[in-house]
Amino acid sequence: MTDHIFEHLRVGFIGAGSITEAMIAGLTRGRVIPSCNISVVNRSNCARLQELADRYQLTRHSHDEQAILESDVIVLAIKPKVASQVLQVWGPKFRENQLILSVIAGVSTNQIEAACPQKVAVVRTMPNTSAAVGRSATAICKGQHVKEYNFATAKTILESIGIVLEVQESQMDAVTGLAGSGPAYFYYMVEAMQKAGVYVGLESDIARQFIIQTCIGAAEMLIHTGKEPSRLREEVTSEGGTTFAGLKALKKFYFEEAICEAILKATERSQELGKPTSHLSSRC
Ligand SMILES: NC(=O)C1=CN([C@@H]2O[C@H](COP(=O)(O)OP(=O)(O)OC[C@H]3O[C@@H](n4cnc5c(N)ncnc54)[C@H](O)[C@@H]3O)[C@@H](O)[C@H]2O)C=CC1
Ligand SMILES: O=C(O)[C@@H]1CCC=N1
Repeated sequence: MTDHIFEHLRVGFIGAGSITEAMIAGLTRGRVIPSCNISVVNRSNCARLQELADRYQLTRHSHDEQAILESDVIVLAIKPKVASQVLQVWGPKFRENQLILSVIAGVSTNQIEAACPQKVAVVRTMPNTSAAVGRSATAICKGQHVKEYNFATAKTILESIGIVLEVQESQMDAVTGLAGSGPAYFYYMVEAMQKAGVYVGLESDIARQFIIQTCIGAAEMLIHTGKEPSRLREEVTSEGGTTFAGLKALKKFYFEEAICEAILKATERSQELGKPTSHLSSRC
């Protein structure tokens, strides 16, 4: 068995939700960080911490604040609405030699730095839940105190759960709307296709298998042929044929506009979440 990429690096997660689990699954599966060097805390749910500890063989004292503070990398994985409150508590305890990796939607590196009296290295990132299977599309950008080696560490950690692209911090909300939320759009599409498959006469599980393989095939075609999606679409579409009829229906129901609006609204919501006043909003 090969060694881990980071045999001694300790990683602490603040927040024990969906994205934390996806990242831990990816990190442990990819043999990046030994399970025994990962710790997690959340607000109050001990059962959830135990569940993660059991599932990923985490042996550090998960409920222990000290385990987080001793970590080399601290991942901020809480909801934007509690970010300022959590940072008020933890920010003063972070040390200059720690790397703070934030996955919080909308919250800027400046906002995080402002809550930390020490000049901590803050890397802001936006992964997605496909991290669990090593397929995240992750954006990354750096705060003002990030040194080259901090950034390299952050990138190596994140590359183990998918691809990593550096963007301007001003583009982070756009990536959040597009790729952070992106898996949900595809799942929604699959849900709709599965219902439609049943409607046209297939068993649900058979429809599901066809849909999943169709998704994988289409993604692989995009990767391996290098062709534009429009060209690949045209290759499926015979004039007057079945695809032509299907696409005509999608156009009639404003498919392109719906997708565009979804990404725009998600991007705007990410921008909103970064504003302190939004945390009073009941929609958070
Ligand atoms: N779920 C996703 O697909 C993605 C989420 N994100 C971001 O990651 C962050 C977390 O999202 P999820 O994991 O989906 O949320 P979640 O709701 O599943 O988990 C949030 C966790 O934070 C914990 N928490 C709340 N207050 C706390 C406190 N005071 N101290 C410690 N822990 C506390 C909760 O107990 C819970 O375990 C959000 O900012 C979100 O924008 C980023 C990329 C993708
Ligand atoms: O829905 C959310 O707010 C988070 C950010 C990206 C994906 N999920």
